[in-house]
Amino acid sequence: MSEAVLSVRDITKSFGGIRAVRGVSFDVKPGEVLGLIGPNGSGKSTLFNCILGQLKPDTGSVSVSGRDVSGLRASELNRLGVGRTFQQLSVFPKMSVLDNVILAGQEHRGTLVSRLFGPSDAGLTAEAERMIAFFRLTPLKDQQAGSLSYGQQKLVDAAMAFMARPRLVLLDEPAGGVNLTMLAHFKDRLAAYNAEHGTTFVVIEHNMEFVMSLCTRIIVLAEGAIIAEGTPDEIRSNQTVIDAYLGG
Ligand SMILES: Nc1ncnc2c1ncn2[C@@H]1O[C@H](COP(=O)(O)OP(=O)(O)OP(=O)(O)O)[C@@H](O)[C@H]1O
Repeated sequence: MSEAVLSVRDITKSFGGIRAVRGVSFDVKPGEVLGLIGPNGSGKSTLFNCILGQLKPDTGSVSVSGRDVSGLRASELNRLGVGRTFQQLSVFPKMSVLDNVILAGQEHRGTLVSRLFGPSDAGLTAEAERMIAFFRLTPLKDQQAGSLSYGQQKLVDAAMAFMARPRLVLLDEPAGGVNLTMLAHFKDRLAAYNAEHGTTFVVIEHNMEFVMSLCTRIIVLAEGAIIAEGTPDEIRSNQTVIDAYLGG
């Protein structure tokens, strides 16, 4: 059996009297696309932030490929191959699409020496152009990122995250605010990236159609705890899940 890429053990997090996450444990296997869903306020973002070191959990631990990463900062996790996209985009609006993607590559991989003395793009232009082509953004590569539609900027944001060649990416509401045509394209590209590179994804998402068609396995949170886990088909017909959404 292959080792889990991500192993979450007994994570608990409270804010004052609010128990946002209550003893959550799960494993994610290499190459899996795991969806994390649940009604508003069920603890998804808090759990993500605990996994990514942005919040310190009250209890529990997180391992990446068998290494305990509890307490590591985002930059340290990045170096271990863990990436993230945010609900709020991280593109620089005044910079071109190409420069944004090159800069992301430098951030992730450029050493101080290569940044100081190397070529201005640290040799990343060709790779950035391939990544931009993968997301079908080549005609827009010289435009200011801020002039693109929100959906296109989300593609740039994903391209930037993938420049780190991560083994695990946590995607925070990739479908949020994206129109239907762009959404189908975005899903197609994420699935293709997963198939080509074997990169593992964990996706928080409110858009059920998106999550059900992209993910191979789904975990459902309600009131901070896992209430169901299974394939999209199993989750769709799970009465506990239906009740949690209707009651939420
Ligand atoms: N910084 C905070 N301070 C106080 N309470 C918080 C904080 N962050 C989250 N909470 C509370 O913790 C609970 C879980 O919130 P969280 O944002 O993790 O849920 P969520 O499932 O991501 O929700 P949504 O789908 O609406 O984004 C909620 O009751 C929320 O109000």
